[in-house]
Amino acid sequence: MAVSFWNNLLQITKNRVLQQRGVSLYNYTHGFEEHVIKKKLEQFAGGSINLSKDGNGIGVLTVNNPRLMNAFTGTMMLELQEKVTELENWKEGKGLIIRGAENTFCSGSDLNVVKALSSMQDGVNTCMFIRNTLTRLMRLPLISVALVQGKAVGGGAELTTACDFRLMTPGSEIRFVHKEIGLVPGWGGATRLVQLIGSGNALKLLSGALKVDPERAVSLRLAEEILPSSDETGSLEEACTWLNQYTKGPAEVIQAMKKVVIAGRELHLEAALREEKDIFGTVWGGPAHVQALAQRPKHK
Ligand SMILES: CCCC(=O)SCCNC(=O)CCNC(=O)[C@H](O)C(C)(C)COP(=O)(O)OP(=O)(O)OC[C@H]1O[C@@H](n2cnc3c(N)ncnc32)[C@H](O)[C@@H]1OP(=O)(O)O
Repeated sequence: MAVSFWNNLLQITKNRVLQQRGVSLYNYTHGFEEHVIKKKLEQFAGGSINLSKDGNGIGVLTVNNPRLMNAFTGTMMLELQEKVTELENWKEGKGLIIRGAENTFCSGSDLNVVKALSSMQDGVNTCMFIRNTLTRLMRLPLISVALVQGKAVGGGAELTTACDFRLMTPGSEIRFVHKEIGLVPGWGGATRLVQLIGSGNALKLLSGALKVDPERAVSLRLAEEILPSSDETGSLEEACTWLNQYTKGPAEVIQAMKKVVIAGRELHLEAALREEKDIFGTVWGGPAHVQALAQRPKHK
């Protein structure tokens, strides 16, 4: 009895560590055959996910389908997975801003895709696919910010919660509209929302399908700040400036910092402490550490 308890605990911890290292949350043992749902998603084309990376290690990921308020078509869901893989391998990366094209964030799934994939199996598999991708996005070793301009609705609201921080422009809103269409969040957004603002507040936002304006988002600690600008260029510049406060320094140190925070957030204490030790070992004696020691820094 006791042995099987410890074996189970060990297995759970191992699974968590594997998940944290980029292995998918779902696989065929959960009835999830990724290639099958990918083939179906390929049939719903339109829009794109664009990624630009600057020389300072900041990436900007743009959800681009303005005709449908940046709703995700099937091919956009596939492209998001590709971009997340690219970001996982970006050695120089430090920060990421996610935004929508033409000054509005994202209206979730393209409702045409939702209708076409209406069987329970297809609906659940699509959600597993995008939830895997958003879990990997959340675990990127980059400090991520959702720049919420205009509307973040349904899956778009869920996408904001996969980032470390949310910055909102004046007049923008986050709204989990799922109840209005007879659903609950399926992209992992409910789980992340509970972690962000607590179960009581999450239940109110979800069951009331409430519009969350920037002031309310800040008071709920769902958003960090309300940016001064509501125009596309100004707000992007302001989001970059905000992010730059946290991304100064070498990429390997920023990435390690994000990794220790992910471990603290996701693992049980013992496993998190072990993970922190391993990550510490990757920066101890590294170039940034050696150089800093040589300069005998004082932190006044
Ligand atoms: C598990 C989660 C899965 C999901 O995400 S389910 C999808 C949840 N999202 C929705 O239900 C959003 C539905 N759309 C809306 O409520 C409104 O369009 C929205 C986003 C508040 C914007 O309102 P407005 O600013 O007044 O703009 P609008 O309604 O005139 O929209 C412009 C055109 O975009 C279209 N659109 C917006 N969101 C869409 C979507 N998700 N799928 C498909 N088409 C969508 C909208 O129908 C309209 O097109 P059209 O001009 O009528 O041809």
